[in-house]
Amino acid sequence: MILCFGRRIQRGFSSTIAAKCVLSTKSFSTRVESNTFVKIVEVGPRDGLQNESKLVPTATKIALINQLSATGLSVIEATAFVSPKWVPQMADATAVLTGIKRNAGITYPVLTPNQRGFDSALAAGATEVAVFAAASESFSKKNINASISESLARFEPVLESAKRANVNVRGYVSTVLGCPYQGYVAPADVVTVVNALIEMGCYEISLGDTIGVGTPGSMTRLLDALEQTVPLERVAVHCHDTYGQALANILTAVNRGVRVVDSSIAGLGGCPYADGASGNVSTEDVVYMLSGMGYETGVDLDALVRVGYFISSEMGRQNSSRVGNALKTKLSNA
Ligand SMILES: CC(C)(COP(=O)([O-])OP(=O)([O-])OC[C@H]1O[C@@H](n2cnc3c(N)ncnc32)[C@H](O)[C@@H]1OP(=O)([O-])[O-])[C@@H](O)C(=O)NCCC(=O)NCCSC(=O)C[C@@](C)(O)CC(=O)[O-]
Repeated sequence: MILCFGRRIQRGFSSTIAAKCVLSTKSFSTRVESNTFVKIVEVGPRDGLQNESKLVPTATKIALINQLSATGLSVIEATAFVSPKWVPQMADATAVLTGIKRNAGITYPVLTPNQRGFDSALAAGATEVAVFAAASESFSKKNINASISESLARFEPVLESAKRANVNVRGYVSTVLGCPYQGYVAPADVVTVVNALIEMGCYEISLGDTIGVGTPGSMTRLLDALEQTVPLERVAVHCHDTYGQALANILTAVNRGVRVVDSSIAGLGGCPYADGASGNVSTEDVVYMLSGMGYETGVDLDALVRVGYFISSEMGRQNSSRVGNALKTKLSNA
């Protein structure tokens, strides 16, 4: 089942009407977008794979994205146009973005750290990109070889080019609940970077708990600080599950009004510049939790679980999704 949403909906939950088309049955219906819809941003093909030391074949990446496109997800982060010297796994960004079958109604954003990345992404047909900053100086330097202010200056021409090309730009802020190098990160430092990215023109800011150290307590303190200046509907949460807190942190954010959640199929992932950081929370677990709470995601959980098993088996690794593991037997007997 594939859901198609109007452009306004992909910019955030505040839009009110979404045209929903169920491609598999060719039926159409109109849904009134409500406060119970949570947009899932699937980051597995990028965040999930970028840290793999063994190169994943381009064909496998393309197959993964094509299968994810058939699960009802409306946003699938496809790849990153970063330096292959820094992240060799993403060296095939152009081949991936030009090789996938793009479905109408699904956005396939890509990471672009600088103008060069943006130009390559545009040439490969990107319609949405993401710039990525950090709330801690040390992580910024390790991840993109720039101080926070240098990185923001680097993003400015990217945002200007994106505006001219009618390309939407998402902003990431890493280390919002802790940094692998400096430890504690003050919420005020996160707020400064979030505001800078919004002012620059990012339509949505994803708050990265890069090393998964956050708890509902620190998430609450961060959102308390943020909502003084930033409407929480402009914010997404991106929680790694290193300490097993990701679902609790997401629940905290959703209860506060956040309606965009990043997650990774089968819990794949980690950051190459954050030693010991485990994968993102798994998409299967997030969809299961939200659906049990009465939220709509538009995602077909069974289809998602099958994709989780596909990629885990392709990569020869244990599926990190609790829900995926629980539903495996049920699905294999069905
Ligand atoms: C930003 C740079 C490029 C600076 O890297 P640098 O070494 O300072 O830059 P440079 O301009 O000197 O370039 C070095 C080489 O890379 C090339 N280059 C330069 N730019 C590009 C490009 N766009 N595409 C392809 N090649 C590029 C450039 O041409 C040059 O090649 P050479 O002349 O030596 O042959 C580098 O640090 C970089 O690529 N970093 C990316 C690191 C990364 O991808 N990290 C993971 C993503 S962020 C993340 O995972 C966190 C997140 C988003 O998930 C949220 C969370 O969990 O917190």
